[in-house]
Amino acid sequence: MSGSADPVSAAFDTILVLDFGSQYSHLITRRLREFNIYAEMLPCTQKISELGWTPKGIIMSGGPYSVYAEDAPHVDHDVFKLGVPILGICYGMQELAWINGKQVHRGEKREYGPSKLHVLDNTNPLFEGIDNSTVWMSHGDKLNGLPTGFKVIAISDNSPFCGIVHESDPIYGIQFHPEVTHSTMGKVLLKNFAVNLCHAAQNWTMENFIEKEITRIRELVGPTAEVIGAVSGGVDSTVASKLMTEAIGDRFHAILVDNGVLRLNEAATVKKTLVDGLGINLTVIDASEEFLTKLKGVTDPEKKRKIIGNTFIHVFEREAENIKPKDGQEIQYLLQGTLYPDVIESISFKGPSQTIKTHHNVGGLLEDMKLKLIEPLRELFKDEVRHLGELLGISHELVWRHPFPGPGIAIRVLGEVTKSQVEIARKADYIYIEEIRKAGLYDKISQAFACLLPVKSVGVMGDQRTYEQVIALRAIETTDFMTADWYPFEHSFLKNVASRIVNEVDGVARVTYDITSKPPATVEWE
Ligand SMILES: Nc1ncnc2c1ncn2[C@@H]1O[C@H](COP(=O)(O)OP(=O)(O)OP(=O)(O)O)[C@@H](O)[C@H]1O
Ligand SMILES: O=c1[nH]c(=O)c2[nH+]cn([C@@H]3O[C@H](COP(=O)(O)O)[C@@H](O)[C@H]3O)c2[nH]1
Ligand SMILES: NC(=O)CC[C@H](N)C(=O)O
Ligand SMILES: [Mg+2]
Repeated sequence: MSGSADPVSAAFDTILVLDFGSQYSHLITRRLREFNIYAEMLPCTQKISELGWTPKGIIMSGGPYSVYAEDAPHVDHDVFKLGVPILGICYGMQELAWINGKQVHRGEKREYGPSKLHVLDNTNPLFEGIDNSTVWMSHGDKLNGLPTGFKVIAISDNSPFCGIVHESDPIYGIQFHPEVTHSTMGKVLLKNFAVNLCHAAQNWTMENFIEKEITRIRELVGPTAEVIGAVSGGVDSTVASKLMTEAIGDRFHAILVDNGVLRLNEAATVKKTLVDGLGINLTVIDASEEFLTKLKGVTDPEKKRKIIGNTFIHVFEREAENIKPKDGQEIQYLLQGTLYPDVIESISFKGPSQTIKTHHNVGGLLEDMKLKLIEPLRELFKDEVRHLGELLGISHELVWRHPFPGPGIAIRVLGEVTKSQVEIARKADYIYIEEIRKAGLYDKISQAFACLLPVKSVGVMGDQRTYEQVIALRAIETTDFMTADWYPFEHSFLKNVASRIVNEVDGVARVTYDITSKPPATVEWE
């Protein structure tokens, strides 16, 4: 939870998206925010009486279930008591039909793909400016009659009930998916719903968010309490720290743990940027020996991740005890850079997805430390965090930095992690990224890094036989890191990087380029 002061949904007009498990549900939220309308997603099972705030309107998403199936999810009927406009999309519309007469059945054929929308009532504010546009369908069930109290306002070649509205209440249903880009005017429809029908204010901007969030943090923390946070120098923790610093100054204590597997010069560079550049009260803890000692002899990737995660918690807790707040009290709050996609993953009606690898985070600290959490970025998508960072005066370079995993180079040195192995991987990575920047490609690539493989290969340098290790280069393009494709570098670029690495990094005899997509591979090698 982000604390007891007013949540964002109470401070901004909010459209509530109820998720019935569609793979597109979060896109509804995204699209509305692009129009500066704040939207938040909750599972379809959300009890309205437990909401704690009143939405300006409700959108019920699509979903993989059939409303008539025994185990199908259903909405809390209190949504109809709120008196706010409701829009059902695909499953959401079928749910409206099910509640109002149960006229939903399996269609003869599935309808998947583009269709042409024909609006019957052009005066209806939902369809302002979108008649005859292409809409995207994805359903197997259909309405076999009008729900009680509803009328048809739009049709498509295949759907006689493509759009419906209640005779007297602002309750709408559409069979197509306005949230996907294939529905060419879909964004406009969502905006029409939120603005024309719900009268939601279009004031969701990062400028407004900063102001409201700083006020919220100050109220939550009060005039004297102090806050700590683990900061990596990555985008999320830096933006969150800057926001905390704006709100409470030096009562916020940032801790960067040098775990011995950071990138070349990283601890020093981050310190300079955060302390000198951004005025953040940051302490760097050099725990590299402790981490490397614990990693000795360990080759299993999951064991490495667990050791690093646990050691991290240990070091962080120890340091937290060393901080003595000025008011003589204990530290009361812990800052975390949690983003909205993490929240969506955990609240999604389908539940969290299967663990492929244990991603390191500091969530494990909570119970032991009895600290309360502050998560100022909890409602934001990554691009919103980047925009926020720029408004807070964080440099373009830092804001657009490629993500770097918590276990760092330890999962990029395959096999045992030793100081000398980390050194080789570090130098190769540095050269690779330097060349990417020189070629003007850094912002075009989502993430790039070098891995050191635990195999030796024969080479010849200066007429001498060499027998040294292999570096694998990885560069990917992705929007969400869930799926990714490898970046198609020019041959001359790869040739130059390979030549520099073999010439400049002792211990490397060969360089390869990873041309595997995700899936079946993952981004990191371990
Ligand atoms: N070396 C470190 N020292 C202190 N905290 C760390 C360190 N590495 C990771 N963390 C903590 O773990 C969190 C999760 O890391 P994650 O990589 O997801 O986010 P980030 O580093 O802030 O941003 P980005 O996704 O851009 O790398 C960080 O926000 C930070 O709180
Ligand atoms: O903070 C992090 N802690 C981790 O333990 C971790 N493991 C992978 N990653 C990053 O997540 C994205 C997807 O990576 P994978 O395809 O390898 O799972 C990529 O961006 C990876 O760099 C991590 N980030
Ligand atoms: N995309 C959807 O919401 C599909 C709804 C329902 N499962 C159907 O097949 O019709
Ligand atoms: Mg990071």
